[in-house]
Amino acid sequence: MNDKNPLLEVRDVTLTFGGVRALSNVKFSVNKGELFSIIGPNGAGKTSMLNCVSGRYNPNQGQIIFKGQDITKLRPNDRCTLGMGRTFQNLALFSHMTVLDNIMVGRHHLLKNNFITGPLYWFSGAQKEELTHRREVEDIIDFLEISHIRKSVAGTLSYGLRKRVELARAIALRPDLILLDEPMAGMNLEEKEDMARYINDLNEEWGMTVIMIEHDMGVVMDISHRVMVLDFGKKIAEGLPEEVMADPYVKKAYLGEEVDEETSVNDGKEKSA
Ligand SMILES: Nc1ncnc2c1ncn2[C@@H]1O[C@H](COP(=O)(O)OP(=O)(O)OP(=O)(O)O)[C@@H](O)[C@H]1O
Repeated sequence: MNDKNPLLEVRDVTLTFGGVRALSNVKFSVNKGELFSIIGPNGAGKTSMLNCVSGRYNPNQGQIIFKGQDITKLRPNDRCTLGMGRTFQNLALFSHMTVLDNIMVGRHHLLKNNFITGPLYWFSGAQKEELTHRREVEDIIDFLEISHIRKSVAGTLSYGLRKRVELARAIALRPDLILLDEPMAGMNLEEKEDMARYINDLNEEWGMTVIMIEHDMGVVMDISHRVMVLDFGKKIAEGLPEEVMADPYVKKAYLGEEVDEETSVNDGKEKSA
């Protein structure tokens, strides 16, 4: 990992909704190959931050740099094309479509052949392209162990399985960076353990850089390389999971404990008021 050449750099991002300051001068960077978690109490600005990175929200101030390119003004679709994928806090699947079709939808950005070249199936390379797509989709189905439900209609599946299919669709694009918004929310213990393993393998074996928002501290501690903590829209800590969890400002944000200035890993510039 190289600190001087991060995959993603968030520079002093501020986001307001009317009078609400959802993010105040938040800055951080994520290196290629990292599994980076964003934590914080409810309403701290975590999803807003992810939405600024994915392009759903436009920050009032600041810049987002991805692969060395300023993407602050790019539309979400263009960020996908550059290699960014995401899942949502609330499920965003096509519930009437099959699992297989949902995953295929995730690959539409990569399709070179379109409605003009498509009819020239044998000549345009569309056949070869389709085979490649099918192979890639099969890899994902195997990896996430959803072969048995490939033909099931997404809306009929359990919540945990739908979350897994949503992850499948997001990784179908083979993004370099994947943004996961509460991937374990609403899951039982076994489903959480499975999901944590998939995310870890995506990072370690597939080489995907991951930014994850997660409330389950056990999972965050287990699989994150680094953690950033937001509170009231401000970054209050960033560092190794164990450092961050021991940070007095973090304990205060979560548990209301008093702060001893000497032992904080915060640089002192971004504490919440
Ligand atoms: N679209 C919006 N319109 C108005 N206010 C918003 C909008 N999105 C977020 N906010 C506000 O911005 C602040 C940060 O919200 P955000 O959803 O980013 O927090 P969060 O840390 O993700 O919370 P949670 O853990 O509950 O999901 C909150 O005060 C929220 O009410």
